[in-house]
Amino acid sequence: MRRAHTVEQVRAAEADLMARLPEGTLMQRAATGLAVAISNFLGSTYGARVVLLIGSGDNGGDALYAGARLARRGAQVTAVLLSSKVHELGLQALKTSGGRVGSTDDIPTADLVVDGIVGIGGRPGLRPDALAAVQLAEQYDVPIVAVDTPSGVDVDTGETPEPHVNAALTVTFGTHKICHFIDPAATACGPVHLVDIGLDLPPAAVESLQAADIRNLYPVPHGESDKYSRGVLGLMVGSTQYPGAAVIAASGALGGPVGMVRYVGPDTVAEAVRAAHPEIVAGNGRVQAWAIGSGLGDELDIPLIRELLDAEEPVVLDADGLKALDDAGDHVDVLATPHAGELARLLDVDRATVEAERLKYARLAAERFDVTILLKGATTVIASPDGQVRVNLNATPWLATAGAGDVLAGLCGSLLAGGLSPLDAGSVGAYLHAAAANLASSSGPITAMSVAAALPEATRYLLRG
Ligand SMILES: NC(=O)C1=CN([C@@H]2O[C@H](COP(=O)(O)OP(=O)(O)OC[C@H]3O[C@@H](n4cnc5c(N)ncnc54)[C@H](O)[C@@H]3O)[C@@H](O)[C@H]2O)[C@@H](O)CC1
Ligand SMILES: Nc1ncnc2c1ncn2[C@@H]1O[C@H](COP(=O)(O)OP(=O)(O)O)[C@@H](O)[C@H]1O
Ligand SMILES: [K+]
Repeated sequence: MRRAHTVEQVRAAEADLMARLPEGTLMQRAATGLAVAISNFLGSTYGARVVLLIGSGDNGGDALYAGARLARRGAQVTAVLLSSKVHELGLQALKTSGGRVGSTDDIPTADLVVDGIVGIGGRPGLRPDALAAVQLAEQYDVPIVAVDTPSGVDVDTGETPEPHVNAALTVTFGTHKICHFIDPAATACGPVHLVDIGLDLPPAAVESLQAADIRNLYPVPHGESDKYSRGVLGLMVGSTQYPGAAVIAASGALGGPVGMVRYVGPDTVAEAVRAAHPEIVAGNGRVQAWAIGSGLGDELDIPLIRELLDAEEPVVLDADGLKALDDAGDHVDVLATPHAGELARLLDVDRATVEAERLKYARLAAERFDVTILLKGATTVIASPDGQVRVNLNATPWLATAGAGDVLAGLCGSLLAGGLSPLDAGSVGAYLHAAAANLASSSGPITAMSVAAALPEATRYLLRG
């Protein structure tokens, strides 16, 4: 599992550890890891032209000490000092190692710029001279490696209200920060490399489950299992207006762990579902969970959906079905799967506002509607009403294709029917949905049906370990 902590949590853990270690040890650990990551990024360090952008704090200190190490390995390292006050010992180390102080004129010909402007002490935005330096690097296509966090982003929320660095790589220390996981800041980080500096940390603010975690959660059948004990999923999706949604959601459900799927809806749609998937039973009956809402269009029976939301069986609520959500009642067994536009409508704000503050609005909706919210997008945020937050980061942009959300709703329903909690069903569903998309795509176009078709293989890969 990858974990992200708040700035306050990181500062407390650092203070604890620093009290037990000789002064400067943590910064040396950070700088060593940073220098190694930069060397790997460069491929060849000897002769490489590296420009360090240095702000007033310890983030600049990390960059200066790492620059000193690179200079000792033959890099031509230049520091651009963006503040009258910089980490003095770090600057001395750089100079002693053969680095020098330069100016932004060095940026256009650099192989790499290191962003040591601000880290966890930074407020959003860049001051004019820092912004000009960053823009120069962008103009000349010089890649930027961010130290700890891309300067200018909001570290604890992942919001980017002001100009910020867009990094080709971020090297962070001790633990991930929230901005590494939550968009739009997560995208500004590029790949994130974590350097262990030995911090002892409390429970995380945000988690990102990895293959081993997903494998442990997946409901695998055993010798005693039968189709009912594996779980039966009821699908109330698709309509005469959108019959395809039912076929696609059914494919997603059958690609999950469920023992049986029942389809409940118009006869003509049921025919289409059974033609595509003869193993599906049409009509009402006992189920362990419901997936409701994808492609219901205008054929939406809100009172019926509310009855199902109030019943005992857990529910995945998607697309048009989300209109049935209200903020009265106990819905802790509900996993709601909006994209940003749908969440915006639920909360009566603009879509752009939700996109800009994804963590805030996912948490707010989970609390207000007492449901687990799975907010779809390039990165997916899953927030439960008790305050837990997970993110899924492994999706490919090729997944932004019509019907992909229907596959996810069916799959998550299947996982709920298999006995997972809404938080786990959302986490496992988002992970496997993205894994299947990666498998189906291998960097080319995909359809929703091809994603669903790749689910069994993605699951096999996962379970084999
Ligand atoms: N605390 C520790 O023990 C460790 C800290 N480390 C590094 O230290 C960093 C934190 O250092 P600091 O607490 O000195 O803080 P920063 O270096 O992140 O920021 C320093 C100062 O920059 C100024 N500032 C804030 N927002 C700004 C903006 N938008 N533009 C320009 N200046 C701005 C503020 O005066 C702030 O105090 C971490 O991100 C990490 O890189 C690492 O060396 C590991 C150990
Ligand atoms: N840029 C992107 N990169 C990766 N995944 C994406 C991106 N945009 C959307 N997705 C994923 O694609 C799916 C789209 O679902 P949704 O918006 O409901 O579409 P539809 O209603 O057409 O099925 C979601 O799982 C979402 O997380
Ligand atoms: K930085």
